[in-house]
Amino acid sequence: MSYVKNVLEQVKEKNQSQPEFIQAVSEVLPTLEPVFTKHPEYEKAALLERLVEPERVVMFRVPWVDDKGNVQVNRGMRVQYNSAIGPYKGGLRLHPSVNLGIIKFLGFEQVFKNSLTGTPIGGGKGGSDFDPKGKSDNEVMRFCQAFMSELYRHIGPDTDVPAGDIGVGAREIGYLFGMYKKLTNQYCGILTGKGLEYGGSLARKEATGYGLIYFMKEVIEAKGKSFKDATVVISGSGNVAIYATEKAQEYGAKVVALSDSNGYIYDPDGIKLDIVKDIKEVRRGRIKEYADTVKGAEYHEGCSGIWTIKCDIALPCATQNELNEESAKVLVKNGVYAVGEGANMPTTIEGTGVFQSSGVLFAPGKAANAGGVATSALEMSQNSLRLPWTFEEVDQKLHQIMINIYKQCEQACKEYGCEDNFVAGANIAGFTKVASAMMAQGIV
Ligand SMILES: NC(=O)C1=CN([C@@H]2O[C@H](COP(=O)(O)OP(=O)(O)OC[C@H]3O[C@@H](n4cnc5c(N)ncnc54)[C@H](OP(=O)(O)O)[C@@H]3O)[C@@H](O)[C@H]2O)C=CC1
Ligand SMILES: O=C(O)CCC(=O)C(=O)O
Repeated sequence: MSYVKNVLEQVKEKNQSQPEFIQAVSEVLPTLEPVFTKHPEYEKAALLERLVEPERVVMFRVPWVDDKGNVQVNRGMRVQYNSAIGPYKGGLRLHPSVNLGIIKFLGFEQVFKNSLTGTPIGGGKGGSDFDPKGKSDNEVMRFCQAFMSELYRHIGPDTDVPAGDIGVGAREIGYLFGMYKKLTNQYCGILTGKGLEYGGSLARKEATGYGLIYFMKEVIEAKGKSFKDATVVISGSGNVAIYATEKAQEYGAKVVALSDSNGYIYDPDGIKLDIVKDIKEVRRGRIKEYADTVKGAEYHEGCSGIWTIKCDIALPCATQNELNEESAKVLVKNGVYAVGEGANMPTTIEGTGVFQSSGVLFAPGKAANAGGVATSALEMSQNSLRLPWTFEEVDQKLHQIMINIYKQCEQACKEYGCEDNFVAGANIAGFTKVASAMMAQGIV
């Protein structure tokens, strides 16, 4: 058995109760075989065994008091995965499904993604099983304060810099920042995604969605295709989905569907994004309300039905494993030619296999959704400089970073003989920089 296969078997054996983590590692390791053939010294240094094990996991209780005066207890965690190329960096997720396996899968992927951005950031991820849905602002504030009252000991502008993810937006980042400042008496770039008035970066809110479209533009234009007049289906209706829709529409695409965890909307005339923003960003409502407002739009219960809509380009931007083998087959049958992952690991391994064997251009999340964390790194730079950049400056840097990520993936594919396999290209390109840094730093 090869070294890589052997390590993968150990990961499966050791982490049996963490299916998402096993899935993420199973998607990466086999694609790295050719790198280990080229670098036998990596095996001697047990590089892979070290790479799959987080440097540190912090798990803690988060007690807070709800509006009725009842004490609630959630579980908080931060996985500090790999700091070979910079301080740990990655979002915080607040969702009832959060568990250690999910945060480990996200942290593991973040290591490769952050390396691809070309900025000096290591990988980490955190979160809690707290559900912000249906909670008052005061309840969310008390939760965030309780969460930070433990997390603050483990983070720092040169140690670990969290940000948002599912369930964590501007409101939550504000409460977390306020508590960090109170506890430490320090005003520093400890979180990204901050409000513009207190150290945030212009274009961070838009960055993941815009970055996805910038990346997909490179992927499809290399094959003579364009967003102009393309029919696009996007799942989710949160931060990533909204700004992917905005940029795709700017490039002339017709986005016909969006979803949330209850169901999806189909608007054959093209989604009116101002209405979605009002529902989701202002009123924190349900996507169903769109169909109550817009004539000709349909609402359907359930999430997976969105993939039965005929489209040229599909962009899963909601959550992990939302696009399975069966849905992939339907998309292929309906003529999809490109799929770009705005979410982290939204496509199952089997679903990815369907796209790859059908010749569909498939862009993995590690590369395609890296624009968010890349712009977080730009926020860190602005915080260190104590100088804000304009929207145009940040957006231009983001666009160039996404082009560079595309080029790195393409180059890795060429070098390792896996042309057009962006999954392998992204994994290899992300891995090589981290591997060199780990080798240079000794056995730590
Ligand atoms: N924000 C960022 O900068 C980045 C985010 N990502 C990834 O993008 C994805 C979306 O994140 P983001 O837009 O920030 O999060 P948001 O919380 O803003 O939006 C999440 C969206 O996905 C839906 N969703 C969440 N969980 C589920 C579920 N279990 N089943 C179906 N739908 C679900 C939500 O619906 P509902 O409101 O009903 O829960 C909502 O529409 C995640 O995978 C995240 O890790 C990746 C890179 C950066
Ligand atoms: O901006 C960040 O640091 C977090 C982004 C993130 O969580 C992700 O890329 O999945």
